[in-house]
Amino acid sequence: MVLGELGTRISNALRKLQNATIIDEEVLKECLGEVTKALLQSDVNVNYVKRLRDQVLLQVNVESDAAGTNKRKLIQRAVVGELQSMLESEKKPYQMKKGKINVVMFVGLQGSGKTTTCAKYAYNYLRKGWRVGLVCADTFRAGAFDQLKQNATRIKVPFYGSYTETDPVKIAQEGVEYFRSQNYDLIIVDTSGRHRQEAALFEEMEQVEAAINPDEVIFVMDSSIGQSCYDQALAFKKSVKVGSVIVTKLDGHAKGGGALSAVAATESPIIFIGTGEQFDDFEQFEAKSFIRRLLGLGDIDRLFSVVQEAIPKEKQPELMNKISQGKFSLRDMYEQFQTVLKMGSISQLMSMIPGMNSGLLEKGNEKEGIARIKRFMCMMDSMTDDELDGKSSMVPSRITRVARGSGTSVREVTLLLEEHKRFAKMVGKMGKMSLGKANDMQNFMRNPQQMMRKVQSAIDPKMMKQLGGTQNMMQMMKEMSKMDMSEMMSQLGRGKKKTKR
Ligand SMILES: Nc1nc2c(ncn2[C@@H]2O[C@H](COP(=O)(O)OP(=O)(O)OP(=O)(O)O)[C@@H](O)[C@H]2O)c(=O)[nH]1
Repeated sequence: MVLGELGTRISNALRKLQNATIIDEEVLKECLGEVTKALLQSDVNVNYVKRLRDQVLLQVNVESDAAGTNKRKLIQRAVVGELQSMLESEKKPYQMKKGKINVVMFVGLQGSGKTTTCAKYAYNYLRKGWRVGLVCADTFRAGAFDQLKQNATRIKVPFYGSYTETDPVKIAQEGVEYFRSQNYDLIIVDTSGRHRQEAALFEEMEQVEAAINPDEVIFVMDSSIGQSCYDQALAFKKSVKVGSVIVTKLDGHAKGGGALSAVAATESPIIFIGTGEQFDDFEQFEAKSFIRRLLGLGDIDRLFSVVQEAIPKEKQPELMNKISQGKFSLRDMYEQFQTVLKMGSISQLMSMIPGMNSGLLEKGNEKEGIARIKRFMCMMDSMTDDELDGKSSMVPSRITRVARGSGTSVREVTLLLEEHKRFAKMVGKMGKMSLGKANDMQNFMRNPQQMMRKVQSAIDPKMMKQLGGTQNMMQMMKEMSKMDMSEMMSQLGRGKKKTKR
C-alpha cells in the first residue's frame, strides 16, 4: 500500500542514524528533515509536521554525554511517540459487547466506500462468531439495496431492505426491530450518501438516528482527499453523534497520512482502515500498533492478543502441552488451520512480527495460501476420527477414499499428508527443545543461522517463498532474537497478555 512507502521512507531516515559515527545536531536535523518531507508529501498538515519536529528536538539533547546508541534510541522513540500521538484521539470508541444487542449506524458521502465497509465490518465480527444482521436504509441510490444484498449473500449474513419502500426511516426502524426480535449481537444499518454534504443528507441522517437510537454511529471517509478530511469529519460530527471513524481506500492514495492525521485531529477515534476492495482488506486501527508496523518495528503485544483471541483460552494449555510433548495429529493440524483462518489476514499478522515489512506478502500469494488451507481442511473433513487422531494409518485405499469424498485427487491428499509430516517433524523438534527450558529456547533464538537451518528443513519451499524468502526470514529471526523469548513463550502458554515492553 502507498502508506507502506511513507513507512519505508521514515524508517530509512531513522536507519541512517545507525550509520552515523557521531550523533550531533546536524545529523538529527538531517534525519528530521527527511521524516518531515515524507510526511508533507503524504499530505499531513504542515502544523502537525512542525509540531512533531519541535517536540523531537525538545526531547532529544544531542549535546549530552550519552553514548551514540542511547541517542539513536532516544531519537527513534521520540519520532515514534510523536507519530503515534499525531494519530491518537483522546476519546475512546464505543466498546462492542458480545451477547448484547449492538446497533451501529453507518454514515458517509456517496462513494466513500460505506456499503462495502458495512460488509467488511460485518465480516470482521462474523469471523469471531457474532450473529450479525445488515439493514439497507439507503433509498437514495438506485442499486444500493442490490449491492448490500450481494455483499451480505457473499459473506452469508442475513439482510433487511426493500425495493419499494422509499422512506429510509421506516426501513431502518423495521430492520432494526426485526433483528432485535431475533436477538442478534450486531445490527448494522447502512444509510444513504450524497455526492456533497448537503442539508437533505444531514436531515435524513438525523431522522434515522432519532428513530433507531444507535449505540454507535460510524462515519466512513475516503482517504483520497487527504487533510481535507478534517472539515468533512467535523461537518458530520456536528449533525449526528459520530462516535468513531473508518478511513477507506488507504491502499491507493498518496494522501493517506494526511487523511489519518486530519481525522484524529477532530478527536474522533479511527477504529478500522480499509485497504482494498475485498472483505478482508480491513484492519483494526490502533495508533501505536499502526505506527510500529508501518516502520517495520512489529507489534508483539497485538500478535499475542490476536493469537489468544483465535485460540480459545481453554485450549491454550492443551496446545502447549502437545507441542512440548512433540505430538501433532492431523486433527491438531486441522485445528491450527481453523485458528489461522480466524486470525484474519496473514500479511497483517506478519507485519506484527518485528523486522517484517507490512507489504511483504503479495495479495495473490496470500489468497493462494488460504485457498490451499481450505482445500486441505476439506480433505480432512472426509477423514474418519481414527484417521484424524493417527489411530489408523493412511494406506492407499484410504487416500483414494478421502480424495473421492472431498472431490480432490490422490496426489493432493498425498501432498496434505506430506505437509502434515513436515509439521509433525517441526513440532517434534520443538518438543525436544522443551518449551519449559527457557535457556534452550533463548540460545536457539540467539543463533539465527541455526534457527534458520531448522526452519528451512521443516518448511515447505513454497511456503517459505510466501513468507518472503530466506533473507526476510533471517531478518525476522534476528529481530526476534533480541526479545525475551522465554517470557514470550511462557506468556503464550499461560494465555496472559504481555504488559511490559
Ligand atoms: N481500493 C479500495 N476501494 C474501496 C475500498 N472501500 C471501498 N472501495 C470501493 O469504492 C467504491 C465505492 O464503494 P461503495 O461501498 O459502493 O460506496 P458507498 O459509500 O456505499 O456509496 P453509496 O452507497 O452510494 O453511498 C466501490 O468500488 C468499492 O469497491 C478500499 O478500502 N479500497
